[in-house]
Amino acid sequence: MKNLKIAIQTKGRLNEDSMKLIQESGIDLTIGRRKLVSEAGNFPMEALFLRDDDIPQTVADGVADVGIVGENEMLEKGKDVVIAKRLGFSKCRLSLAIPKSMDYPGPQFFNGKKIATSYPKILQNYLDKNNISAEIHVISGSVEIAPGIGLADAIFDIVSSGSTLVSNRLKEVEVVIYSEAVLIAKPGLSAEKQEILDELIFRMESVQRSEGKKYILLNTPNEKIQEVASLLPGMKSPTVVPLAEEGWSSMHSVIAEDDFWEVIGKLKKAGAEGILVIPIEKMIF
Ligand SMILES: Nc1ncnc2c1ncn2[C@@H]1O[C@H](COP(=O)(O)OP(=O)(O)OP(=O)(O)O)[C@@H](O)[C@H]1O
Ligand SMILES: O=P(O)(O)OC[C@H]1O[C@H](OP(=O)(O)OP(=O)(O)O)[C@H](O)[C@@H]1O
Ligand SMILES: [Mg+2]
Repeated sequence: MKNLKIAIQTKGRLNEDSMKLIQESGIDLTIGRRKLVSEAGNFPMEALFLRDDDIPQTVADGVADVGIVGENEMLEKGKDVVIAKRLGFSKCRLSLAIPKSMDYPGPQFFNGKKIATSYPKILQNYLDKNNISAEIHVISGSVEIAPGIGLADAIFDIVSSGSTLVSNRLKEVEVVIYSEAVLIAKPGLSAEKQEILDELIFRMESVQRSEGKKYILLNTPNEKIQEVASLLPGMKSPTVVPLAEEGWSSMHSVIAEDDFWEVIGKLKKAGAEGILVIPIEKMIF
């Protein structure tokens, strides 16, 4: 069988979560310190480790079949690739920001201004749509420093917590796009490669579905089963197993971690005992 070639960021913000998702999908893949191509031990897949900027082109050219990259990078590069799956990590936004001390009357502020960014295409697109004529100054990193050193009047860059903006005395005034990590693919993969990609997506979805979910087991008097069940929506309905002790049952279900502390008091009040909460690795429907 042919291998599916996947492009992954060598190091940086996407690398760790990309590798974790692949490993939790049961695929034995490691990145060596200098080995930039690596074959999975137990899945027909081969990884190419690259800088994130090069991933859209590598996939569009067919050197890799798929890749994991920020949606921002995919949009900026504008290559012929499709999103096979949104991955939910590396969430951020691309925003326009100006010095904190300046008044902001609206997007027209940017008319005639100089804006520093690493994302000139996305920015130009926004400016055109809003009939703004501004000068774009391309800079490949440390964009937030530009206004402070007199290189530009404003910036267009990645924002997540906003703390880099605050540290550089800037304020976010327009959010242009929201981004997250995406699995991109070359359109028109061979049937054989598409099959491997489908299996990869199936596994990733099983892993992600279980995130933030716990398996809960508890004992309850039989007459309380209905009441306890109403507190545990579960996957379909909770599993109920009779205990050796007459009149008691064990109930099993799935619960969202966020709901857990709220539900636990109600469960105890309803008569549940011996409550066990255990992690779930994968969920397959
Ligand atoms: N602060 C952040 N919070 C969340 N996601 C982020 C943040 N900064 C960047 N990202 C996302 O992670 C991607 C990779 O960011 P990173 O800083 O590793 O890129 P890079 O420095 O261009 O890396 P490379 O060396 O591979 O070119 C970005 O394109 C963006 O999608
Ligand atoms: O809103 P925040 O949470 O502060 O995040 C935004 C910052 O994060 C990224 O930089 P990163 O920390 O990856 O540094 P780098 O660009 O120098 O790699 C991005 O380029 C912004 O500068
Ligand atoms: Mg990069």
